[in-house]
Amino acid sequence: MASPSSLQTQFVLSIACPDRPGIVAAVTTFLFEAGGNILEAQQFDDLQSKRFFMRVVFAIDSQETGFAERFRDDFAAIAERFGMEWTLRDRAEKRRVMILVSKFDHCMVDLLYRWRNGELPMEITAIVANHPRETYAGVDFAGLRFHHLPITKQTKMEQETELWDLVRETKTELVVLARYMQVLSDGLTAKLNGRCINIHHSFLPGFKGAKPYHQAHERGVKLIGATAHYVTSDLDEGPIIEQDVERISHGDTPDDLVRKGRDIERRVLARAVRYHLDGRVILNGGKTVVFSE
Ligand SMILES: Nc1nc2c(c(=O)[nH]1)N[C@@H](CN(C=O)c1ccc(C(=O)N[C@@H](CCC(=O)O)C(=O)O)cc1)CN2
Repeated sequence: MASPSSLQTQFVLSIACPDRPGIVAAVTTFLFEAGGNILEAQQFDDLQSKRFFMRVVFAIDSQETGFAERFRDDFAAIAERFGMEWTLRDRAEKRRVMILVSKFDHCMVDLLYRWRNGELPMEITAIVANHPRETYAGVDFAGLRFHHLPITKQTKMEQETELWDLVRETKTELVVLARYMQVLSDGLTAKLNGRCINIHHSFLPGFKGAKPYHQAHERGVKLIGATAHYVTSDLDEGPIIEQDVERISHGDTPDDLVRKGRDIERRVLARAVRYHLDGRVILNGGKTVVFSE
């Protein structure tokens, strides 16, 4: 991602709308007339869903104060004309991200590392765990808020109420389930629609649910994988954002698969979070459009 000069402000415009001729022309003409300089433009025309998707990165002179407000007011007419769902984001504005974790912390630790080195430009609002802080002995939380929200079948709804209150209080925009092993209620998934990412430790749609590596070992697979997806009320069925696989052999034990799987999970979740943070992922029904880096 090219770092903008101090004289420029970069914006990401993401669009989804019914497909018809003239969309690109209307958007690029509007941007030109608004003083925008297009740096990246990608589009996808889904002939099956008959929907059109576009991601445009453009720069404007930073001296232009109030540009985003004017843009939103003026672009609304074009959006209405084409039936667009759209977002405009200042690329330098970091999204506010909450990380949830259970017993296994490898993905959470990896996200913290990539946050520290700037690879994931985000504001971490809190780390929330359903296990006590001692579970993560030795993890440097860098002063980040840490909330232990224990959960049992009997206290699930109370715990989710606390979690949701925290999401609202911290103005969290994205919730990441970094091997958080609790099924979110339909109510909470609805509130977090399109802004809650889970890492499932299998190459979905294979081996949904619990213990996928043990399921894979029993099946005798030659590849294992991980899948990052948006969370919906249908367990492990949400729109897939990123996947990857590793070859395994007949001699690998379930523990070998768990060990080899950790590396896949880390890189798949990190890629998915990075794509989401940069507005590269657009929902397309039960699927996603992911514009490449
Ligand atoms: N509403 C959704 N919630 C969650 C999803 C999802 O897609 N929709 N993904 C899961 C992650 N997951 C596998 O990746 C998963 C997590 C937990 C369970 C499960 O059976 N949990 C038990 C409790 C287990 C425990 O306490 O150790 C439960 O919630 O009753 C299955 C799959 C995250 N949530």
